[in-house]
Amino acid sequence: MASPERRRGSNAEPQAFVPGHVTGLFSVHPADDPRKAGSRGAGLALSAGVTVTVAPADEPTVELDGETVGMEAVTGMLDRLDVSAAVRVESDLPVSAGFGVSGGAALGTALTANERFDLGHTENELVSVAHAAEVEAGTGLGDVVAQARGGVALRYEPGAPGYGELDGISTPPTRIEYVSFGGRSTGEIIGGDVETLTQAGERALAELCDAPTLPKLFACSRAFAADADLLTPPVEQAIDAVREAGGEAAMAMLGETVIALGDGLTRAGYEPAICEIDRAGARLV
Ligand SMILES: Nc1ncnc2c1ncn2[C@@H]1O[C@H](COP(=O)(O)OP(=O)(O)OP(=O)(O)O)[C@@H](O)[C@H]1O
Ligand SMILES: CC(C)(CO)[C@@H](O)C(=O)[O-]
Repeated sequence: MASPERRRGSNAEPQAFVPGHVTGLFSVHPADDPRKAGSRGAGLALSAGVTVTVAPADEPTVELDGETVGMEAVTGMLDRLDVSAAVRVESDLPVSAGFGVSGGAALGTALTANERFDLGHTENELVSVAHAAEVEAGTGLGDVVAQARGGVALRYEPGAPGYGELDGISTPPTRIEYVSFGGRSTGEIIGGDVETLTQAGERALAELCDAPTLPKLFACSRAFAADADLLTPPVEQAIDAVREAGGEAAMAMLGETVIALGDGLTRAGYEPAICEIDRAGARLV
C-alpha cells in the first residue's frame, strides 16, 4: 500500500486516451481468478474512444460526459489501486453499444491514477488490474487487453497479461464507419447461457486464424453473429445493405451497432460516424 506522501503525486491532471474497441467475434472463458477469466476473439481498436482524467477526492465518483454515473469497472479499479478519486470520462462513443466504453474508462483510470498518485505500476500490471475490474463488473471480457494493444487484435488465449495471448493483423491507416441503433446489456448476455455463443466464437476464430486478414475478420464476424443468434433486424438490414453495395460490414459485440470497412455504410445510404483503426493503443496524452 502506498504512503499518503507517495499518493499525493506530482502531475496536476494527467490524461489518458483509450481507443474504443469493437469485438466482432468471441467465446467466453470463465475462471475464478478474474485475471485468468476472459474471452478469446477478434476485433478492432478505434481512433474514437474515451479520454479520462482523475483528481483526488474524498469519495470515489465517476462522471461520463458531464453526468455522474455508476460504472462499476471504474470504481472497482479505484478500489484495487486503493485510491479515492473523482474520475472524469469524455466519450466519443455511446455506452453499451459495443464499443467497450467501460473497459476503456477502467484502463484510462488505471493509467491516469498510476501517474497522478505516483503508484509505480508497470503497464502490464495496470492492464491486469483494469481487466480484472472489468471482468468482475461483468461488463466485458476482452476489451481491455485489446484496447491496451490497439490495432486489430486477435485474442488467442483469454485473460490479463501473463495469462492471455494476443497477436494482431497488421493494417495501413484504415477508415472505419459505424452506425448505432441502440444499446444492449453486455452483462445479461455474458452472464447468461453462453454455450451456443462460445461454440460459434471458437469456430469463427479458428476460421479467421487460418488466414487472418481484415476482410476475413468481417466475414467471420458476420458468421459468428448469425450462428450465435445475436443479429437484430436493423443490424441485419444495415449489414445486408453494405454487402449489396459491395462493402464489408459486421455487428459490434455487444451492441445494436454496425461497423463497416472504408465508406461501406455511406455507400449503402447511411449517415455513419467516421473514424480509423487506432494502431497505437491506450496511452497517457
Ligand atoms: N447511460 C448509461 N447507459 C448504460 N450504461 C451506463 C450508463 N451510464 C453508466 N453506465 C454504466 O456503464 C457500464 C456499461 O457497460 P456495458 O458493458 O454495457 O457497455 P460498454 O462498456 O460500452 O461495452 P460494450 O457495449 O462494448 O459491451 C455499466 O457499468 C453501466 O452501469
Ligand atoms: C464481451 C465483449 C464482447 C463485450 O464488449 C468483449 O469484452 C469481448 O470481446 O470479450
